[in-house]
Amino acid sequence: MEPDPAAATPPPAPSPAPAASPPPPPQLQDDAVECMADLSSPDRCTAAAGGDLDPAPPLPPAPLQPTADAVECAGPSSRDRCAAAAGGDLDSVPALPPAPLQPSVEDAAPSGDAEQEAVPGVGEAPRSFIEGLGDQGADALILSPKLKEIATPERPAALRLLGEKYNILMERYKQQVAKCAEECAPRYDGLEKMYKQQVAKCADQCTPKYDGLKKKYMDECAERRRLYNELIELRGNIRVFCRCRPLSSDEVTRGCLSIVEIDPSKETELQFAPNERERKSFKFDYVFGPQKDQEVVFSETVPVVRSVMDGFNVCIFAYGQTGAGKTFTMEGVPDNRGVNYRALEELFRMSEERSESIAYSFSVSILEVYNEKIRDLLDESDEQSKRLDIKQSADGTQEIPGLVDAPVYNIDGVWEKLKFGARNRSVGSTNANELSSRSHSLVRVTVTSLHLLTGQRSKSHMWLVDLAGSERVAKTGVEGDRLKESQFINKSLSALGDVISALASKNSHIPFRNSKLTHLLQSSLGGDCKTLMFVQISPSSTEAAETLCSLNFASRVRAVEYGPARKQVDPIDNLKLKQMTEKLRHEEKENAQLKQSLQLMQLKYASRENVFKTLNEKVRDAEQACKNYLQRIRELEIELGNEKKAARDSARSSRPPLVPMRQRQPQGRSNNYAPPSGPSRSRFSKPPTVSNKENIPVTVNRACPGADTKVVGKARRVSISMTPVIRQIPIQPKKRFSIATLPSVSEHLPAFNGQRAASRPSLVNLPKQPLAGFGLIPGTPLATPDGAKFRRIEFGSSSKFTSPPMPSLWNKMATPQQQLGMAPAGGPGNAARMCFSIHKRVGLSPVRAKPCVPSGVGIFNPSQHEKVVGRPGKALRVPNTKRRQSVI
Ligand SMILES: Nc1ncnc2c1ncn2[C@@H]1O[C@H](COP(=O)(O)OP(=O)(O)OP(=O)(O)O)[C@@H](O)[C@H]1O
Repeated sequence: MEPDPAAATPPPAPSPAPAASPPPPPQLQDDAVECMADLSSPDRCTAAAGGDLDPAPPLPPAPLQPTADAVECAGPSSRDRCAAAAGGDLDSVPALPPAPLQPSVEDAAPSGDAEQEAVPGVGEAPRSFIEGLGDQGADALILSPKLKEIATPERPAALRLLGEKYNILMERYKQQVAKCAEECAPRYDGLEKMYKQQVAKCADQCTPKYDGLKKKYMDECAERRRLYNELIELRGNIRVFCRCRPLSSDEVTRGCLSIVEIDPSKETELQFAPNERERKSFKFDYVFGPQKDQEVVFSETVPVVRSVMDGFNVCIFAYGQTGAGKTFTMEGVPDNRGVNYRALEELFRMSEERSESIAYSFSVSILEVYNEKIRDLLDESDEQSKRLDIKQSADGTQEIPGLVDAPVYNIDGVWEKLKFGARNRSVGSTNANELSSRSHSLVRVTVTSLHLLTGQRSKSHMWLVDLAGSERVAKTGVEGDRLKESQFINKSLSALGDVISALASKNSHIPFRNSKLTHLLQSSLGGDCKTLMFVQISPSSTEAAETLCSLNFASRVRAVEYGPARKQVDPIDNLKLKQMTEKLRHEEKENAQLKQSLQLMQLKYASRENVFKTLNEKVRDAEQACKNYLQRIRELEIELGNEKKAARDSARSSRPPLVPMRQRQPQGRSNNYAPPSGPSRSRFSKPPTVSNKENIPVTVNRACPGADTKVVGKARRVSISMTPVIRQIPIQPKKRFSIATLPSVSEHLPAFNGQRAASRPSLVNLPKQPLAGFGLIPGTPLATPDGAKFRRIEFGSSSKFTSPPMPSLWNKMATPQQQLGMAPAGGPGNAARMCFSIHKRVGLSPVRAKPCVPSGVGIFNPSQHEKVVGRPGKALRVPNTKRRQSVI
């Protein structure tokens, strides 16, 4: 390239070579303003003032700046440099290459590397800088419109001049900046300090407020959640979580779009939006978007899992179309385990935590319902054909006799069992899922607990169910065995739907037994359990119809209310409780009966007491009457004695003198004539015996009270002619008396005789009614040990007629008062007197009964006496006719 001569010398005035002459200052000034605008940018100011615009230091007076073009050429932007400078770090401002020595025009002409090297004064730095621009370097240099205006030959000189100017300006600028920094630094430091203080103060004031508000918010959220859970528990709802899996790579390849919208700020809502017209909102207890991992899912599940440790039955099941992620949620993958493993891990953790107060033990069963048959997945024997069936246990839960229930002691043991079960599970490949579950898989964890302080036991189950996916046969393209499996799967899922519908509409009949699956889950769905359902959905637009079906079904499930869950107690405790309840009920019944009989007894007692009172009164009356009666008897005795004496005296005075002995007839010639009357005197003191037939005693009556027993005389030897021996017996003047006729007696015994006593007063005719009612009282003694009183009674009759004394009976038998546990009224002698009065009546009976006794019969034969007179205590009524004979 030819060097431009014009550039070497200052351009002549007419020539349009402004480049040859130094660029006019005003032009430079404009550019400088441009640069100032750059320097006064808010970034710079903010940096300088530490974020506070107000106290930003005033800008230094605008230095002469290089033109924008020049800056452009210079490399690093003014912004960077200014910012660095304003930050006080002047050293970091990239220095422009030192001003090149004014080259000659020839030298300045750029003509390749060789040419550049030939240009003296162009230092290494500018050269390398320009080289650094690469292919753009030349363009960068010519981009500036100002340079374009300068003629090419003059350009190097102009550039040199520009460089010089730039360097001068830069130097000045640096000085200005240094000066500014020097001036502003203390102010800046003060401001910075002030700012920091303000920030600290503000933080001091606001942090506690903020922390308080944050805590309050968190508490509110927790409380809301707790209340909600409580409400759910009270209503007995099945909790429903919705989980949406991400689009699979295959779906992305096929260009499927997501039709599910989940707002991260709304945890319980999702939008089903295949298009704007069909947009529908669904609410669940929690919605997990595709980005939510297994840990987040389990953190929301854990409260339900923990319930099993408190004795509640728990059921967690995953529902959804095939390939929607049910197995992923429940089982997970080895490096990202699902709910099953995490739940058991949590149980062991809690068991460890509570080990001081509660002893837990765990066992696991794994089974599957395949083609409506139950298969034990933990059965290590080859008996896969072993028929398992569901039986209802005594406590109403569903049991599967013969199912392996393997005890587990740690999480590793559980993992082994889960892996073993998963291996045995029936899976197959379909169009929808390469590893599609062809059966419903159920893991049953049995938790048995014993409270070490209270001794309370509980046994609860946790069911973890991974249902087979509902599928459209046509879409999945299955046939043969797969088709059969699909039909069974769909049938059981449809039965599950029926159960949910019946529960939701509170039907009286819930068709649990329509499928093995619903039968197994009866107690989990029927309300005796805390139930959580994961509805798994696919976001793919190609699965829109199935997704909508699943979402509608889950909404129906969420509406089911079946009342709060109950805590489970151990069956043994249950049995004990039942027995105790039964015993209690029985005892209560007995108690009621006893109360009733006690009331009856009390009534009886009260009535008896009344009777007893009345009797006491009667006894008192009778006693009084007896006293009077005895008094009267005594008087009569005296009277009788007197009369007897008088009679004896009179008889003695009227007796004829005895015939001399010789005038008496010899004995052998006795005839029927009676011997002359002699002194009448009883020659026999003893009554003859019955066996002495020839000498039957003629016993005169001793009926009358006070009369002595008299044997008038022994029959003499009778002649063969049986002529009666007529003997004149000196008859005592007839002194028939009867105390009964005494008016005073009848007066004193109104209660005994009543009217009869008045009409026919006689001692013989003693009252027919039981004396003061004693005959009614069982055990009344008939004789009294009170000898004195007893003898006195005998006075009126012969001592031989008295009733045989019964001291033993007397002693043994209690008085009515004693029987009733009461002291006899009127003192202890009262009972004796009462019995005495009875005896008196009975003692008198033989007197009345005497005529009935066949003559010659020993009156004191007790049995005979009893036969004739009756048993002691029974008054014998003597007929009047006989009674008359008794009196001589
Ligand atoms: N949340 C998720 N994140 C990542 N991948 C997932 C998720 N959910 C499911 N998948 C993947 O989707 C595929 C199908 O999942 P999965 O086998 O769990 O479906 P499924 O509902 O059990 O199907 P089926 O009813 O046929 O057994 C799997 O490859 C699984 O890894």
